[in-house]
Amino acid sequence: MTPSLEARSLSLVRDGTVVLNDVSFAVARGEVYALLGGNGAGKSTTLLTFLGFLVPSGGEVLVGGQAVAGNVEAARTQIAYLPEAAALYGHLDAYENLGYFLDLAGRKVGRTAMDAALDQVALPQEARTRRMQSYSKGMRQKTAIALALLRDTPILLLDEPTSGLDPVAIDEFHAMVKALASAGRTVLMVTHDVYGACQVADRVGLLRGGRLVGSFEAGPGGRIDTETVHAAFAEREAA
Ligand SMILES: Nc1ncnc2c1ncn2[C@@H]1O[C@H](COP(=O)(O)OP(=O)(O)OP(=O)(O)O)[C@@H](O)[C@H]1O
Repeated sequence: MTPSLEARSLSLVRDGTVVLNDVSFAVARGEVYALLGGNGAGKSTTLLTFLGFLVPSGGEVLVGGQAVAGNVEAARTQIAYLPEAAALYGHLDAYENLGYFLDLAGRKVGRTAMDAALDQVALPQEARTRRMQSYSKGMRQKTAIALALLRDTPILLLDEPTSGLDPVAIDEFHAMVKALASAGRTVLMVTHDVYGACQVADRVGLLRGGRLVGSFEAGPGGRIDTETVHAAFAEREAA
């Protein structure tokens, strides 16, 4: 079957520096793939390439089997992207933010659907009509996740989605990601959290210095072995 997302020998230069070097991986429909790596490994760059914001200097990226180059809009309509720092308006409340950004995406969504998404991310009811400048980082993140859900796209790209969330919210978030994948959505998340990646992903790719240096999947126990991945990740620090 055609992968939902695919990088083929992807290389990318930013400001004269090679930040991605011959990276290849594919994510099937309904799969959760975590791209794991340390600071500066090239994780966010990879996501931006799938969105067509950065153009490969070698190789290509494909969304739904179509090369992103030359067809950026077609790729973007299939993707909801959750950036690391959610860009929402502080002077608007959660409903107003959702309404505004969904409107921009050409979607009309009523209050009931918004409440269902905000319930799903467990944003407290009392907060929903408060201006977002009074929100904690975790509450802003939850609202941004609700927005990504309401976009109702087949593919989700998540950049460090659990940073700023407390441990209970992280567990809830991982459960939600798994449920979305079971329902057929494809999830590519980037993270430097070894434990979180192993908990939520079907497969983990290890990115180091712009190269994909390892790939891990669940063993007979049904889980990716955190110790193995951690050891591979830590090698980088020693290298
Ligand atoms: N706007 C930019 N212009 C030029 N180089 C950049 C830019 N943003 C990032 N880079 C460089 O590209 C490389 C990869 O950065 P990227 O943000 O993709 O890494 P990352 O794995 O997401 O890291 P982090 O975990 O710190 O967010 C780094 O060397 C970084 O310095």
